Amino acid sequence: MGRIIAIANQKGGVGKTTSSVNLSACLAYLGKKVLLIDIDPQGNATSGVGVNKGDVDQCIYEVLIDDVDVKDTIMETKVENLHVVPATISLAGAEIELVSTMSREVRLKTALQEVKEMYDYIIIDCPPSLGLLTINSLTASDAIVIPVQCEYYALEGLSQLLSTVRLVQKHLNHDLEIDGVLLTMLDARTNLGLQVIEEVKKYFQDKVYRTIIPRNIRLSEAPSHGEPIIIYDPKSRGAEVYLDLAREVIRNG
Ligand SMILES: Nc1ncnc2c1ncn2[C@@H]1O[C@H](COP(=O)(O)OP(=O)(O)OP(=O)(O)O)[C@@H](O)[C@H]1O
Ligand SMILES: [Mg+2]
Repeated sequence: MGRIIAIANQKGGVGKTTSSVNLSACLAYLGKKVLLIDIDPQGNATSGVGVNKGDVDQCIYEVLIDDVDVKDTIMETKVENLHVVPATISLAGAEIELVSTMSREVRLKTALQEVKEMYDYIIIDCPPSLGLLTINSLTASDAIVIPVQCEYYALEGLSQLLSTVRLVQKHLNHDLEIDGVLLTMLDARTNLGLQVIEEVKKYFQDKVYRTIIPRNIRLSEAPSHGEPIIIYDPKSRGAEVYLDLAREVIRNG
């Protein structure tokens, strides 16, 4: 049975997509069968694994709104063992259209029942909001990974995210666990980054991944080539740390 993991934080630019793409690719590199689901209208995870949005016929929008079978939207990527359900800008309308839809919070969960057996991991790249797309993702997931940028204001908004997680656990998905907080974009030369690590560890304790993602220029270059880091520059520090994270995620179950 595949483990479904949502990568979520309503704060923008904290490393959700970078982590979704590279964790997925590294899990696949380690021999796991992985499905990456892009549920952000920006479609950055889609292009990040080399899918040209112009080639997308049906995306996650049709799955959520038109009841299209998710199997009919799955595309191959440059990485062996890694498939993607893409997102295009059409998804921007879904947040509003879902409001008046029957079972609006459980549409993704229902859709994924069909493919859960086919993969070891299903990773969902969430948009920077706590709207129905993120609620659908949390409702469908076994676990949430929360990327937190090692910067000032890092913890801002986390209490709102955690209360959303608690509401989903109470009303929609009793099984949802916080798998971990992932510290991202650390600049180890600054005291600030180290202070944020301390603070996050004090608050989340053993829920913080041991792997900390440093700032790495190769990680920021890779998306413009449509390649996960493990293909773009497998010897880079970025590739090393996301492989470490993938191993940690596998160990966590
Ligand atoms: N470890 C890193 N080192 C250097 N650059 C990074 C790193 N992680 C992410 N970035 C860059 O930071 C920017 C934001 O990252 P990313 O797109 O992953 O965040 P996000 O949380 O998905 O953003 P959004 O909320 O808009 O979806 C991107 O330009 C990305 O390339
Ligand atoms: Mg993103």
